[in-house]
Amino acid sequence: MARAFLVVLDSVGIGGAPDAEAFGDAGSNTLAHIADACAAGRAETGRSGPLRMPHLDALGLGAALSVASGREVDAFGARPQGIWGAATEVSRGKDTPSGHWELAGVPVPWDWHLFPDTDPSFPPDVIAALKRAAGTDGILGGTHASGTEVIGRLGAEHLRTGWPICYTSADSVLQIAAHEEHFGLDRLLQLCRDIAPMMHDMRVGRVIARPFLGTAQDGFSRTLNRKDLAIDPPSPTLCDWVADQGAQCHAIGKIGDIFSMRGIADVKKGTDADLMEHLIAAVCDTPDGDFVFANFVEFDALYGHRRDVAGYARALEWFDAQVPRILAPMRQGDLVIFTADHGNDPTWHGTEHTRERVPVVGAGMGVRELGHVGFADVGASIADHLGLLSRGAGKSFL
Ligand SMILES: O=P(O)(O)O[C@H]1O[C@H](CO)[C@@H](O)[C@H]1O
Ligand SMILES: [Mn+2]
Ligand SMILES: [Mn+2]
Repeated sequence: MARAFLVVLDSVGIGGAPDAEAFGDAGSNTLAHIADACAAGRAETGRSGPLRMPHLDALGLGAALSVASGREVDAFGARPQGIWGAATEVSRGKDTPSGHWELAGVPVPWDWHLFPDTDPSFPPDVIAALKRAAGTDGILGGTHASGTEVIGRLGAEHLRTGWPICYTSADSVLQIAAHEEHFGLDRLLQLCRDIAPMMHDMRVGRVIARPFLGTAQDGFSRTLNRKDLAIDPPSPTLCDWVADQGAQCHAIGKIGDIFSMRGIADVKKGTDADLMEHLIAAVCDTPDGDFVFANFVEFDALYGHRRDVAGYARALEWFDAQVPRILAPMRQGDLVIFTADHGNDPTWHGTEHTRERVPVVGAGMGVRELGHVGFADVGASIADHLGLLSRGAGKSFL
């Protein structure tokens, strides 16, 4: 019987989105611009020279890049031995839930609520609700911000006042940063749970707890205890279709949060290095008929938003070097697809995601060019492969 593995390299876009201009992102291309920077010797921290991703390239990554954006990159160019294509998103958000839900067969039918880039970004009733839920006389921040910058700037004041640091971005999010020990991790998580229903009613996609540790003297850093409280997907997704037919969807990384656990049997968490071990173990152990859905977030969170080109290149090269370990234990009848949820070009202005096409490369379907597909076609194809009745908005490319 068949098994399926869907592996999202968070933010590894390949340019070419037809609506990129509407997002201010015309010309952005995460993978190509990283490869360009590497080739030009501008990504030499902790690595050196041209971008090396021979294993994903052998499946068809370079060919997918050329389908998406017409870009040829010297570092790539293997003759593909898997399936390869470029997926275009129709949801009107370049955020993580939109990308993942659409990959799982469900494009987002609504416009997300975005907080304006003003000071304050939040309206008075939201600020009042935050103060009430936190039990504080005020909040800190209250504007668009980068999460690492804002704790550096306001961390000391947070320790002095005890007020939570609340901020947002070009995504539909309310993020709350607080010191794990001074404010308390449980208290932060409860604050996020308390404010989430109001945000979800407003069509704010996620409330994100951003706990951190450290001191004003030595600096502050975020911990792994981030928690995303996402609005429910608009309708049943691939994860539910799997569960409805008596099989199981196993989540690795942020997938459980992104889908509010709907249709998900179990979740494995940790750093991307931990997640890689979980994924390889899943390839070895997952029963026939089941679906494994993994998200590797560090490309996005540690390097894309931080505009760290060398760091992003290191992460790509590390991931690529693990690919043979993922593929080796695959069985006859397995399908594995590597893809992404949006772009986050580290050479682009600002610190936000970029609207891009994403790669669809994989193994288990012979050698085939898919050309241009939709995000939802990925979900439909996995459903087809697993013999599920529901296929969602997409069309199977099997
Ligand atoms: O700057 P940080 O806190 O990492 O925020 C980033 O992470 C959020 C959720 O993925 C995005 O909305 C983006 O702004
Ligand atoms: Mn993402
Ligand atoms: Mn992000």
